[in-house]
Amino acid sequence: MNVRVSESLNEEAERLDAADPLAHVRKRFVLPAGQIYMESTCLGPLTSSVSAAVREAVDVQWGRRLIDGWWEDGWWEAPARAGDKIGRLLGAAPGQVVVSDSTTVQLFNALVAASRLRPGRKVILSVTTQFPTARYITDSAARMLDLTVRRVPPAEIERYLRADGEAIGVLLHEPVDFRTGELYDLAGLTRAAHAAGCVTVWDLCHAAGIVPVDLDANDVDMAVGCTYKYLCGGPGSPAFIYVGGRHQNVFDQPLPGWNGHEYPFGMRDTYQGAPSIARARIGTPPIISMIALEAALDAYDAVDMRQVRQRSLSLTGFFMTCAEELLTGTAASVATPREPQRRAGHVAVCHGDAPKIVQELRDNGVAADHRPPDLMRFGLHPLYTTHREVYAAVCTLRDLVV
Ligand SMILES: Cc1ncc(COP(=O)(O)O)c(C=O)c1O
Ligand SMILES: Nc1c(O)cccc1C(=O)C[C@H](N)C(=O)O
Repeated sequence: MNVRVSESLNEEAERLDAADPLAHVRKRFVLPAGQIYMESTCLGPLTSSVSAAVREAVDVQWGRRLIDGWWEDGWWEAPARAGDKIGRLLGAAPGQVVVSDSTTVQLFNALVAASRLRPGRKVILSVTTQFPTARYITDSAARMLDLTVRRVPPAEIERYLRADGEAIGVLLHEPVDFRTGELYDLAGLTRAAHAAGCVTVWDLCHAAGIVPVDLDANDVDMAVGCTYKYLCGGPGSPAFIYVGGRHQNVFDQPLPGWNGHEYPFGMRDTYQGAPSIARARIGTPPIISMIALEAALDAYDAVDMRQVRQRSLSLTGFFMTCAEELLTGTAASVATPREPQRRAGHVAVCHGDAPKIVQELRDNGVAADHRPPDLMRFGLHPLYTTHREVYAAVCTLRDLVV
């Protein structure tokens, strides 16, 4: 390795970390000793407030108060409380996000409910890059509703909306490509979909807590996302759903569960959805996970999404600078777009031996992941990843790919 290049990148990393206004937030995380953790694309790390909150939920709330926990400990309202905390990060005013079930289930709900808002329109428009669970749900929902799915490359969406907009009821899309980390124009695509009279459903799994999506300002109709990646809610933590206020009274819930009933304890024979975001609730929520999530979200206290985005861009940009200096001439190349407006929270690196290299990275203290056939993903979490870690990770990668 060219020693001068390496020294100046190291100095640059130190300078960027020293000037970082979010540096104090790192101590809110419990990070693995001796490992650079870059797998928030799959599972964010533990945050320091979670253990005590979960112990209290188990030993005191459940252990001593049992059923009274639903009221005395606020369990019943936990999905809405966590939803509002997440809503702040998504640019959603209170009362439009609720935490419930898994992303897969909520994708189904949102997609079916959105399709029901456009009876007569026979097409669901989505992208060829859809995450598998979204793909399976889309196909099944289309079969149930007698609709057709049209999948186009992300760059073709606007053209299809213009050409065939009257047939399209719903645009289902992910603002971040789960493989490459490419960021799409949620605002512009939502506008284009609305111009064609379509309803938008966004899967925010790789955007929540990392990219400002400004759901209210962008007039998004519905959105869903997981909470275990950048939001650090823990393994299997429940998902969230956003239903824009204007749709809540007409949201025709395809999984009408008693938790979403206007009078859940009325035990009525027929479903009458709550006239609020509560209608998006289904059955009894996993309270211990919900409490862990609520505590985890404290990591974002007093943190503004613009700062998060600025730091995220600094980290991904610095990764690319390091890659340009250190990986040029190797068989590894960056697959994530270079332009800031086209990248989100992770950087993907392409290499024919990606699975083997990811294992070797792990053996050398860098946790990244692999997505078939040939991508390595490095999730850079703006609340704890440092530029020095980025530099060290790219140096380790370079030693493995030459
Ligand atoms: C874009 C996207 N949608 C959905 C999911 C997952 O859905 P679930 O939380 O139901 O496993 C993931 C990741 O697992 C994802 O990346
Ligand atoms: N949800 C996951 C899990 O339960 C185990 C391992 C990974 C995941 C993931 O979230 C994968 C992720 N959505 C992806 O982008 O590949």
